[in-house]
Amino acid sequence: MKRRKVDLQQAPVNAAKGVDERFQAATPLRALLNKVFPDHWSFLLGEIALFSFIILLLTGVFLTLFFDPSMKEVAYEGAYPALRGTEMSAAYESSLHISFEVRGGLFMRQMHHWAALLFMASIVIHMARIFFTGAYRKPREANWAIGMILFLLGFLAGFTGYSLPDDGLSGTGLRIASAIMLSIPVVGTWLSASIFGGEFPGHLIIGRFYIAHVLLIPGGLLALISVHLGLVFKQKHTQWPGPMRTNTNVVGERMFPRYALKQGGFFMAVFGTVALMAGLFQINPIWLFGPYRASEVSSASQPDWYVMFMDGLVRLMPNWQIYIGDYSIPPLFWPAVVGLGALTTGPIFWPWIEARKSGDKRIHNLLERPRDNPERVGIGAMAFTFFIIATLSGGNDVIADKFHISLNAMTWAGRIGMLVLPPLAYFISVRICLGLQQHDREVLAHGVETGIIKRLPNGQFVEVHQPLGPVDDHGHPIPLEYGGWVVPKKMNRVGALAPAVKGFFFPVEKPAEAPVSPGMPPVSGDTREEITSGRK
Ligand code: HEM
Ligand code: HEM
Repeated sequence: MKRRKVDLQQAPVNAAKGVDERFQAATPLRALLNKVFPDHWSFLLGEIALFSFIILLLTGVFLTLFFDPSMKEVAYEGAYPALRGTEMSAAYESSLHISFEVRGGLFMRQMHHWAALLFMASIVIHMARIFFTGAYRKPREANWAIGMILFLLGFLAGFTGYSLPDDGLSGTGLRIASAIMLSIPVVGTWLSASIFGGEFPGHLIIGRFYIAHVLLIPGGLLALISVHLGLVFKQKHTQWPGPMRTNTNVVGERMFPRYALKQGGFFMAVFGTVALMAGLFQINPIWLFGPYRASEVSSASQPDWYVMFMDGLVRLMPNWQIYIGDYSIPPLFWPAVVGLGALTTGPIFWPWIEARKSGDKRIHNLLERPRDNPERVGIGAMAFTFFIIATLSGGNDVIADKFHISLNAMTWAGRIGMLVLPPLAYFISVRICLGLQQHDREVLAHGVETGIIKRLPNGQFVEVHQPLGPVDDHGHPIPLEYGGWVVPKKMNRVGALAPAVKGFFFPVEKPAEAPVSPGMPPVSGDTREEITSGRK
């Protein structure tokens, strides 16, 4: 038989041609593979969120093969001796089965839970990076709003997920959810009864949460993440100002081969880290909590960290019962419904609020250093301080117990802290930004400190400064211009109360032009030129 000679160089070309003739994929694929992405460590945060979501999908599908979302009562006869003979729901039994009898089951459950914690943590830090660098400004406002909805869906995914095993802890969370629904005036009772299928806990809620958790919420997340990344692709990523990098170009590496391989490596690193944590560190040991009984709540019941702020807000709310006619509004309504609603929907509109306030309608493809916008940093610091106090208050019983403090004292510390600390955080962070700006101005004017001390002929000691830019005829640096904000001479005006209060909260004056990196002409449409950084 005559053997056909295969031209190894020509074969892949022919194969590619064959595929293109059938599917016309070369043009869109070329655009994708040639796409240029700028590089910075902080751009990895969104990718960690994406990678942990992929891990959630993979481990979630594995769990679904063994989990039984049923509230049918069964007597436990499995491998964990302490619970043998105990009446429990089939859902709890199947979670115990996954943990003790399914090969690799506990590892998968722990991996799923650690990935959920990492997912939410990376989303929050990614959101902080977007906020503090002003990456949400025009034209990326919509992507910020989509991001906020992604955060909400992640919150719901986590809550429905840790409710599924129907153990003592998850039942306590469901109890709080039912109480929150019941607190809503007029429709509360109806809402709770329709979701739980009658009186709490009923027999339907785990099955309903299951559909939401494995289908509806992941489906929503998948669809919105696709739009989110599609917009990053279409609008092109922002970049830090620097040599060659302007508002009208993108400097970075092409998607293929370096960027894609690097991302593949990062995915492996994130996967490996989550697997290591799942293998080494126990999380959510449901067998210790026992099955859920509506009449039992153990002390120190804590939700996952991203839900704790809600718990904290509820614990800090004073016992103010309001009566309107025949209706009473329980105190729970204010933090859990109004508060949570405002805290999650309000920030969606932030990019438009800021643009309106500053009157800045230009397109921003260059990121802003946080110090160059002290007011934004102050507002962010205020929000984070609020979140941290609420989160700590969510565990105030544990703190009180471990440190032998009265629980009432902890509650009052939380209430006072919530009023006093956020404005303080605003003030301190604004001052730090202004100080850093001052330092930048000094470096621009006098150069960088070299650490070399010189003695002058008159005996005086001076430190030699290395000029950053050009020097004049006498070797003195020509001061470079600084694009940041201006510190007013008088910080707090004594006199009328209003300017004093305004001076306290907004101790900065904006220059006539809103700060952007100098020399950037406003552009319209997607006209950014893509430039590779030269590395092959
Ligand atoms: C953003 C997405 C997701 C988040 C944040 C999330 C979070 C969680 C959490 C915190 C738990 C409790 C784990 C534990 O018992 O310690 C859980 C359980 C579970 N998740 Fe997810 N999950 C997500 C996506 C998925 C997907 C896509 C699936 C299936 C396709 C899935 C299936 C399950 C199942 C079956 C359980 C119950 C297993 C058990 O705890 O025994 N999850 N999820
Ligand atoms: C499921 C959650 C999320 C995933 C998987 C995700 C993923 C990503 C990725 C991979 C990028 C490009 C790389 C980077 O800049 O980090 C990105 C950019 C972006 N994300 Fe997210 N993100 C999520 C949530 C959020 C949230 C909560 C916000 C804000 C509220 C947000 C706002 C943005 C914006 C405005 C950009 C464009 C940034 C730029 O061009 O500099 N994202 N996201």
